Amino acid sequence: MKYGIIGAGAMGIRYGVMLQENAGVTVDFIETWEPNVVKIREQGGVSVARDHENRQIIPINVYSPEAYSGHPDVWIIFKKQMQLADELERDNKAGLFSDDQYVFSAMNGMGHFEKIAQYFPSDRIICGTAMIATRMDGPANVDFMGAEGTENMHMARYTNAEPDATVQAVFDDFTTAKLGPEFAPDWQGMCMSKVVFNAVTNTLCTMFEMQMGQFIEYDGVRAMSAQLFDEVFDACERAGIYLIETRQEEIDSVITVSKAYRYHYPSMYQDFSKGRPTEVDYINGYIAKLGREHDYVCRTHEFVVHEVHMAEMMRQYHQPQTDNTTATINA
Ligand SMILES: NC(=O)C1=CN([C@@H]2O[C@H](COP(=O)(O)OP(=O)(O)OC[C@H]3O[C@@H](n4cnc5c(N)ncnc54)[C@H](OP(=O)(O)O)[C@@H]3O)[C@@H](O)[C@H]2O)C=CC1
Ligand SMILES: CC(C)(CO)C(=O)C(=O)O
Repeated sequence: MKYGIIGAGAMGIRYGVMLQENAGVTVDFIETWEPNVVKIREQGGVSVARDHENRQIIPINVYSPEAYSGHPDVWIIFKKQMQLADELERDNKAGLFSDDQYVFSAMNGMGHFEKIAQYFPSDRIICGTAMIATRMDGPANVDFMGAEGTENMHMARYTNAEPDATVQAVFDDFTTAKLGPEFAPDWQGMCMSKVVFNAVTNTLCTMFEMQMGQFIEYDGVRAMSAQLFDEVFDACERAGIYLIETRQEEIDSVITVSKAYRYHYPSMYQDFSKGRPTEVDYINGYIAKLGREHDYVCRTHEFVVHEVHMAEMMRQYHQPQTDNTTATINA
């Protein structure tokens, strides 16, 4: 199988490099972030470390949408939610998509599969979630968080049908690539199980500018997580969505995953710290909307969305730190 990765950011590189290096399959990358493409060409590939160690350059093939003439069997999409609509439109205009191709994505949040379904038939869409942490510290510079073998991800078809031959082949390639795939029976329950996790870790770590290991040092983490999870489970029950994990399993996973990825700044913080918009509207914002649509107000999630947007707004008043004192604030 041949793969085309759309978005050579943290997770695009993670999937592409592990497929290329561990499964030995052909991988091409489509990237629109110019400094990233320039750096990949300049240094002869992407610079990859694991938990800050063994940094090395891995050669990869990277193209702009308009320069690409290949034909992968499967597209893998890893953009941020707010970039996706424009990216798909541009790729489609460049003639990248055709009816025989499958598409996989394990982006965080909700709303992306509806957008992808505008370009691909439903039975060729593979939904995914990835409990896999990757930092992008600069153009063409990534750090795979967690020891080798801790990678875990889920996949389900957008139709919830059993895997066909291609879906099974993708699963097999992901297994050989050491991405740790498991099948789930229902894509919505699978995705919401990840959305609730991100609605706790990504949002709280972002507002308090913490790594996941620092987050779980706080005694109140279980209580805060339980409050946020309870609202989601109650809203999902009213919406007829059944998560693949229980409330207790979700709380426990906040601790175990944060321990495994202790140096990780969740992807939301990576955007926040670079002055880019965050995905909060597609994570806690999606939960809040789901609750409203089913006569159940998720009060804490409604509040948390405002808090993250307020923190985003405040970035304009904060100067980057230049010495050991706290950040200065504009008058
Ligand atoms: N990182 C992680 O550990 C995980 C992330 N995810 C999810 O996967 C999806 C993709 O996330 P991730 O791979 O982290 O995304 P990245 O932000 O690393 O990369 C996505 C795209 O953002 C652009 N970009 C990245 N950094 C910059 C920058 N500094 N300046 C300008 N543009 C930049 C590039 O596209 P462009 O040129 O079009 O802007 C790039 O292709 C998201 O939905 C995320 O929530 C899921 C699990 C874990
Ligand atoms: C790695 C993980 C699970 C951390 O919350 C993630 O999804 C992210 O960083 O966005």
